[in-house]
Amino acid sequence: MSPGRQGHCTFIADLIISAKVCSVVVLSLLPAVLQRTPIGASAFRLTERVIRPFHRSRSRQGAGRLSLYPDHLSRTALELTPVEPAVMADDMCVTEKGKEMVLCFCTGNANKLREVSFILGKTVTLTSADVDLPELQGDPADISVGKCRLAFNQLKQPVIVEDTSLCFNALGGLPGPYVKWFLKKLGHKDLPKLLAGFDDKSAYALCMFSYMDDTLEKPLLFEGRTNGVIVDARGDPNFGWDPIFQPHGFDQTYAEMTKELKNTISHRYRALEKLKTYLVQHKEEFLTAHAAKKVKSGE
Ligand SMILES: O=c1nc[nH]c2c1ncn2[C@H]1C[C@H](O)[C@@H](COP(=O)(O)OP(=O)(O)OP(=O)(O)O)O1
Ligand SMILES: [Mg+2]
Repeated sequence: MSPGRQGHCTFIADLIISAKVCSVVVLSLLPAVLQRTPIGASAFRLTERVIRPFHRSRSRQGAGRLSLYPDHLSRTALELTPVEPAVMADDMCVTEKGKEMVLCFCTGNANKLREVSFILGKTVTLTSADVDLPELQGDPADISVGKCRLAFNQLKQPVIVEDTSLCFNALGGLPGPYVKWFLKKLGHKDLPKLLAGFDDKSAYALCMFSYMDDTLEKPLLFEGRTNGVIVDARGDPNFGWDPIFQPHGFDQTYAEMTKELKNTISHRYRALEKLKTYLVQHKEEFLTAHAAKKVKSGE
């Protein structure tokens, strides 16, 4: 190749590399810039599919950080399902400043977070933290309490965690708390095949919430259970095993129900109703303990 042509090629190669570097920089900055503009939130969602890889690495770096509601949801939800911020914004708790019960829900699951916020409504001001907790093994109650201790030790503020099980009666309660791994390996469509050799298709969804704050010696447990049957997958496949669980008394699976209906009959709803009752009954205690702590720490 003549030296003149070689020079041209080098120049074109440099141009391509510069263009690539520029586009990486622009795409990395795009979310931050978009979120600060008036149409930021909606523009950001529109572009989230394009910038997903950049975001993923950012949200990993952010694991364990605390964040106030819709912002956290819009970040973690990228990994899971599209976000419905309008619902969340309506549901956010606005109470008299300094008198709200602030509770942090530790979870890595944006679907759970969305449901919990919906169900708790204005009972508390909900924050969330995607703390990287281990998937403990054992009895559902022990798993939930263990998770809660770990979360509280890290965050040192009132926390809730939950662990969800899907239990097949014909299998003595399995997969139970291990349903996450079964889902990962089989997918929700093949889960009903575990019951192929059994007439009994009955099952129950179990939710174990644990609550801990620094006035307690150990986490408190709130259990919710919804009975049903395992069916072939039907409905929106966005949330775990929802398409294969049909609660007793309904001809729809969880995945075919509106979120309003699921959130008034679900295992999660039943557990949270108990937690709500506890929180309402202990509100004054909670606020007093919290205020005393603030005075002590000079906040
Ligand atoms: O209402 C539900 N409807 C359908 N599927 C559900 C539901 N609730 C949890 N699930 C799935 C998520 C996970 O595959 C497994 C429970 O495992 P589980 O450890 O509790 O959840 P996770 O690890 O996703 O979130 P977290 O960070 O709160 O532990 O069942
Ligand atoms: Mg988990």
